[in-house]
Amino acid sequence: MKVAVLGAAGGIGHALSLLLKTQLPAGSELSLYDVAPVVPGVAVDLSHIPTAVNVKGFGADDLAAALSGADIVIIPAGMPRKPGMDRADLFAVNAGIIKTLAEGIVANCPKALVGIITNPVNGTVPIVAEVFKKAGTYDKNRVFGVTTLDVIRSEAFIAELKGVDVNSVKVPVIGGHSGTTILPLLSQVEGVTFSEEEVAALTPRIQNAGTEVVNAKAGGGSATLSMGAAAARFCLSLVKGLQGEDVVDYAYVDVENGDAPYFAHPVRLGVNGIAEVLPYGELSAFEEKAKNDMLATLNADIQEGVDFING
Ligand SMILES: NC(=O)c1ccc[n+]([C@@H]2O[C@H](COP(=O)([O-])OP(=O)(O)OC[C@H]3O[C@@H](n4cnc5c(N)ncnc54)[C@H](O)[C@@H]3O)[C@@H](O)[C@H]2O)c1
Ligand SMILES: O=C(O)C[C@H](O)C(=O)O
Repeated sequence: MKVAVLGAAGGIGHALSLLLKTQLPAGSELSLYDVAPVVPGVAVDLSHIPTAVNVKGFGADDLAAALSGADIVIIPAGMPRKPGMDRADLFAVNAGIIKTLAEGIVANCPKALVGIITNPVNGTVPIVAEVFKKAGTYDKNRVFGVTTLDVIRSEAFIAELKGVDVNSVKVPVIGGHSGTTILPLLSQVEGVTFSEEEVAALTPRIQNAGTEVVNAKAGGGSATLSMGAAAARFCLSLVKGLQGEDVVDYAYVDVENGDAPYFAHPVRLGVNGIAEVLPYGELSAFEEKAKNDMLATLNADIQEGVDFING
């Protein structure tokens, strides 16, 4: 199993690479790519951890070698937010980075499963899909926007609020990955109930959790450690699927006849990526309204990504 991390020298890249070095199956290859010259050092540093995962670092000119033969590519490359910015403000810089990396995937590992972390996820996922479509390599079952951070935040916040074991909390989160497009389905959380006031307070807390971190870091970037943990969890779900295990996880994916062309759903993973996009179930009246209210924003974010390649 070869896993490539593009943007491996950044805040998320460091945390994610550490977790993958210690958690990928024995015999895996971990390929770290970044334009920052420190990346070979990150690989050397990790290589001193005694696990049966072989790690190599690749600098700016070595994208082809970093990607060649990769089964999974996880992309946290690109600029993070500062206080006062929306994720959409990152599009101007990050769209070009994502396009270049997607072209590298087309040329070197067109069958890889690709997990996109780079913001704005609502628009960067369509960019990758459009690059793949143009090249004739697109398979909608192999492209994922990583929304796991919304899921793990929901788990953490609910366990704290309700005083329950965090390992017992499972929270569906659908939609996209910015502001009101993030929709936790609190009505479907088993084992706990929420008052209307709790739903009205917890939903925006989850939607604005990224901003909570950005403001707390006061100009030093956005979530890196929790995102590293989220990305590792999602990557390991992809690994399990490739190994033939039946695993269901949440991701922002290309859905036919869905609420929007891309929408976070539960997906059953398998040896070819998505085996099945699963329905997200029944929504409460509050969730139904929140879903309908978000769609104009989400569709505009998606169109911006599509137009970046085709416009
Ligand atoms: N999906 C999510 O839930 C989520 C969560 C947190 C952050 N993010 C996003 O992830 C991205 C990275 O965040 P970070 O905190 O790690 O930022 P960072 O600045 O710490 O790291 C980004 C890394 O990307 C590298 N990079 C830039 N251009 C590159 C290219 N063309 N090829 C390879 N690497 C390149 C940089 O050199 C840097 O090492 C941001 O866009 C951020 O908004 C998404
Ligand atoms: O909020 C951000 O800009 C980063 C990330 O999308 C997050 O949710 O933490």
